[in-house]
Amino acid sequence: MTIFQFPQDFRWGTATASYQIEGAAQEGGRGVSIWDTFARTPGKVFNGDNGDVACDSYHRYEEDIELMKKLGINTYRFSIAWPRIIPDGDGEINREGLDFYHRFVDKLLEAGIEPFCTLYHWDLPQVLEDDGGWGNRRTVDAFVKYAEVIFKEFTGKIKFWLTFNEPWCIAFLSNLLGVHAPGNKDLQTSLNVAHGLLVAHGKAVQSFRRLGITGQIGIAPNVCWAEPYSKSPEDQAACDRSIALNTDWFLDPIYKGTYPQFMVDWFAQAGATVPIQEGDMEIISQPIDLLGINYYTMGINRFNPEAGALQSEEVDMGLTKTDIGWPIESRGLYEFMHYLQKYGNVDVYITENGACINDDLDNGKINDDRRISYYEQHLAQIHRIINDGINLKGYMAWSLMDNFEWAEGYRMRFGLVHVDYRSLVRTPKESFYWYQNVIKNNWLETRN
Ligand SMILES: N=NNCCOCCOc1ccc(-c2cn(C[C@@H]3NC[C@@H](O)[C@H]3O)nn2)cc1
Repeated sequence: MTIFQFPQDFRWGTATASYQIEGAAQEGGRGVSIWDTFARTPGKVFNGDNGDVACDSYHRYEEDIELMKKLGINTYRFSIAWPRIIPDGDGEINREGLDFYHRFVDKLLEAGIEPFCTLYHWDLPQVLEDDGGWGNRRTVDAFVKYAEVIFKEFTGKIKFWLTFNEPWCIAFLSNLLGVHAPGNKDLQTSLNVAHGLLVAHGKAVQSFRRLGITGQIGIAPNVCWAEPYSKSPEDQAACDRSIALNTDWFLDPIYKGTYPQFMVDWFAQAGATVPIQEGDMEIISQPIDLLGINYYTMGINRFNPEAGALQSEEVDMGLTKTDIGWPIESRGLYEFMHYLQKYGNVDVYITENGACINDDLDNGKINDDRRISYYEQHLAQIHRIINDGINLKGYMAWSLMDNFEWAEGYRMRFGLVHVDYRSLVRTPKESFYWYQNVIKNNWLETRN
């Protein structure tokens, strides 16, 4: 057994996202998002699940905050649904939507919980997607308008801001692989989307500074750490491409003002280019205050000319996997955090980390021991990272509760709290109580 003591000011939290938990999809003046459309497209989401009800947190947020208080977290990451604020994307502001989030944020603050707000967690107003989505500068301008409304409304209440969640998912999972909304499968479209969201990010940061909003702002890339299957240059290059598309493709423009040239050249071979306009890179590279990092797993990659746009495939090395099929390998987080140091010792929060373990109720309890073991391993790496002097300031478990896991629907469960989707009854799992103890002690005690 080892005791890992965390810094006194370390932030402990959980994370969720609007479309995944709120429900009330046709209430409160909310407009249609691309996920409402995608979920209703046959074959896109397991079992035809959608976010119409989800966890009904739109109506049950006070109950959720009581669970957060019981858990003992001091930070809660959530996202605001753009379609609740400006239902048609860039038209009229919906006061009812703003009032909902004011009630929610006020309750969080009353509970002594710091709101950590994501402006965009994938629920783009459908009207904007119909007009070209992130590849159209109209959407970029609409995002800035939406962000400025939120900044002005919540300045002083919300002090931690993220512009975008997982830009790789927004651009490539959703527009090259077609797995998430809107489901495009086109490399040029995905590069247009990636560039559009980066320009939107930079413009929103400029607005944040110009409006004098108190607090810190950043972005939350998801990590795809990978190691080469062999020492061959081809496997190493395939590995580098995989890592770069999740990280460097977004963080080089933000921190260096340029795209990684080796990747620009790689895509040029496929006839795809980045639609950079005059001034874009200066806008994108506005200084930011923090990074959110979402980590779940890592891969062992090798070159395969048949393996998609990157010609890089993940090899199944027989590791223990979670129930969504992701290998459990916490050392990738340690390796990635050191990789990240090339951008400087920036303030970092782990804004998502968790395990899909589909244990169900057993005599009123959920003995999700595999989830506890996952968290134990990853928190031990977090301690290692902090011990190396890296500015890792906080940790948010994904997720507070089971919720709509995108194309997997409700079958995949990441929550510390079980949700019965018929009754909407919330039941803390054994991992909830384990995490509660870690937070209370501010230390991790490994069990073996
Ligand atoms: N058809 N071709 N398929 C090729 C390969 O696709 C396979 C599917 O790939 C992926 C890759 C990554 C993810 C993913 C999900 N989360 C969890 C969420 N993070 C934000 C929050 O909302 C959580 O719910 N993080 N990453 C899903 C699917």
